[in-house]
Amino acid sequence: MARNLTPDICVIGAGSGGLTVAAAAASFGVDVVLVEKGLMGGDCLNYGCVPSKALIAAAERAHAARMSAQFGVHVDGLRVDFAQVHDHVHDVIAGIAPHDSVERFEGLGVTVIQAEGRFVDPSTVVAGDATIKARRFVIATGSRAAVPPIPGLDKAAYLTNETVFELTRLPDHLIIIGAGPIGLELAQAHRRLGAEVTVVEAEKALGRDDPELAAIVLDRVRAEGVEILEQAKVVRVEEGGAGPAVVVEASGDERRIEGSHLLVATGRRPNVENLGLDAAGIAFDRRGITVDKGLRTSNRKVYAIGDVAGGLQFTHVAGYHAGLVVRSILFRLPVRDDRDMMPRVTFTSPEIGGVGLSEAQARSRFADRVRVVKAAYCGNDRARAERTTDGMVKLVIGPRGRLLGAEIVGSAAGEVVNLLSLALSRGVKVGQLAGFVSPYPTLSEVVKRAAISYYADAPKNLWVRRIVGFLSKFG
Ligand SMILES: Cc1cc2nc3c(=O)[nH]c(=O)nc-3n(C[C@H](O)[C@H](O)[C@H](O)COP(=O)(O)OP(=O)(O)OC[C@H]3O[C@@H](n4cnc5c(N)ncnc54)[C@H](O)[C@@H]3O)c2cc1C
Ligand SMILES: NC(=O)c1ccc[n+]([C@@H]2O[C@H](COP(=O)([O-])OP(=O)(O)OC[C@H]3O[C@@H](n4cnc5c(N)ncnc54)[C@H](O)[C@@H]3O)[C@@H](O)[C@H]2O)c1
Repeated sequence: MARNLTPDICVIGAGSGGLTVAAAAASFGVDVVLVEKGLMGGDCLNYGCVPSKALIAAAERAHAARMSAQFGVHVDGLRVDFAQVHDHVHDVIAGIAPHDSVERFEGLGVTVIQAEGRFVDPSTVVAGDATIKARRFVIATGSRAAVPPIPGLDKAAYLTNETVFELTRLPDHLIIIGAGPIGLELAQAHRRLGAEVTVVEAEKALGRDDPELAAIVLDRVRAEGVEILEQAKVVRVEEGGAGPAVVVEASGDERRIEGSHLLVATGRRPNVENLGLDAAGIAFDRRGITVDKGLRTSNRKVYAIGDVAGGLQFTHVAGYHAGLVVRSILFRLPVRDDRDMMPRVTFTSPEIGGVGLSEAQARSRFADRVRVVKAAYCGNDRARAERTTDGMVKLVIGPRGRLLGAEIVGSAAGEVVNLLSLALSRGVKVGQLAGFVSPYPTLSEVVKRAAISYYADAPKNLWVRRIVGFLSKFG
């Protein structure tokens, strides 16, 4: 039976962003309709963060077992049962799924419609048998794997993030196109679980990260046996003996690589199709829906958040956006999407991440008023005890000692970024990072060590020496 709904808020997409808007608004007693055409939880739960981190966790166990002899602990007869690894990954998803489920959201008072949503005019969305006229709309439709127009790829049986976690047999030889976060996280995980892995990257692997820090990850991943080809063009994809083969051109040479499986990890495309954006007067381009600083689209009734909004593509960004639009819609507060404050982590081993301005960005804004201080993991006692000494933190310090950004690579870098993210968001100065008490021995001490090095020249400073000398006269 056709339904006419008139909620305060209609959210399209029940992924990280949409679910957060719906739950937060419903908790204030606001009437919310949530429209989802696929699985509740979106990419992060079903095809992204959760399965990838669960796979990485399994791979880490295998790696730790192989490396344990250096601690005097011998693990003989290591065996990976990939079908069980698959089950572990899906068990983790299943454990989280109730939190994102239709039942939970209906329990919160949200009307959930399981159908594709589409605008038919600037203030009406149609989804299944429902016609929804809401006071405000939030588009949170996410993104999907971008598949490049490589000759032969359309005829090959390739995997994307939506299908790779379905494998129940370990690939003999996994070829991955693209060495961004998805490509490298999955390359290392599959290698550690026993697959041969080749990554083909058109430009620079981990090209968005600080090159000095990215090199530490790439050296490790290569040392573990992943072949990474950079500045390499995939000319075509063909049938191979046991699966797809890619023909690659690098440094003027052509090479044919035969694999058992092929994974495409060449970036994301925003889900803007079939949404009726033109009918709603909502501007968009190939990067996503055009939004202002307050995440409003060209139709003032409609907001866009998360991956579809054309900016950083992380679950925490979608959640942050959700918080902003809830404040804007419910409390009419002015909000501003501050992209400079967003942390990022890639969960390779070692992990690599950062927050705020990179050294290059800071120098372009503040020229020579920027100082960069570093500390290496090899100077950290905990890293030595754990034998995880590959790593480094870089603090980017601006005028008057203000922290502008930080980059980190190393064991548990993703955890250490929390401290740096809090420091940056609270306007902490380098003196405060040097002065807080950090429990010993922890990896986070590396941040304090870098901050202290900002003052490395203080003991040589003539005035400091004179003051110390003067004070010593008082007994
Ligand atoms: C392999 C992989 C690993 C990742 N790892 C991390 C990580 O470790 N950390 C991190 O922060 N981020 C990670 N990400 C990124 C993260 O998954 C995304 O940034 C996040 O899911 C974006 O949330 P979203 O709400 O914008 O979109 P999504 O979570 O994709 O949700 C969008 C939802 O909208 C639905 N939808 C689309 N169109 C319509 C329509 N017309 N009508 C109704 N419903 C519709 C979709 O079915 C989907 O459920 C990873 C991504 C991938 C692919
Ligand atoms: N840990 C995390 O937070 C995490 C993990 C995975 C993904 N993500 C999110 O998902 C987004 C997408 O990840 P991604 O790795 O797919 O995208 P990406 O855009 O970061 O990297 C894609 C890589 O593929 C390369 N490439 C593009 N076309 C190519 C071609 N034809 N041949 C060879 N190489 C090609 C690009 O040069 C680039 O290096 C990330 O930007 C990130 O926001 C986050």
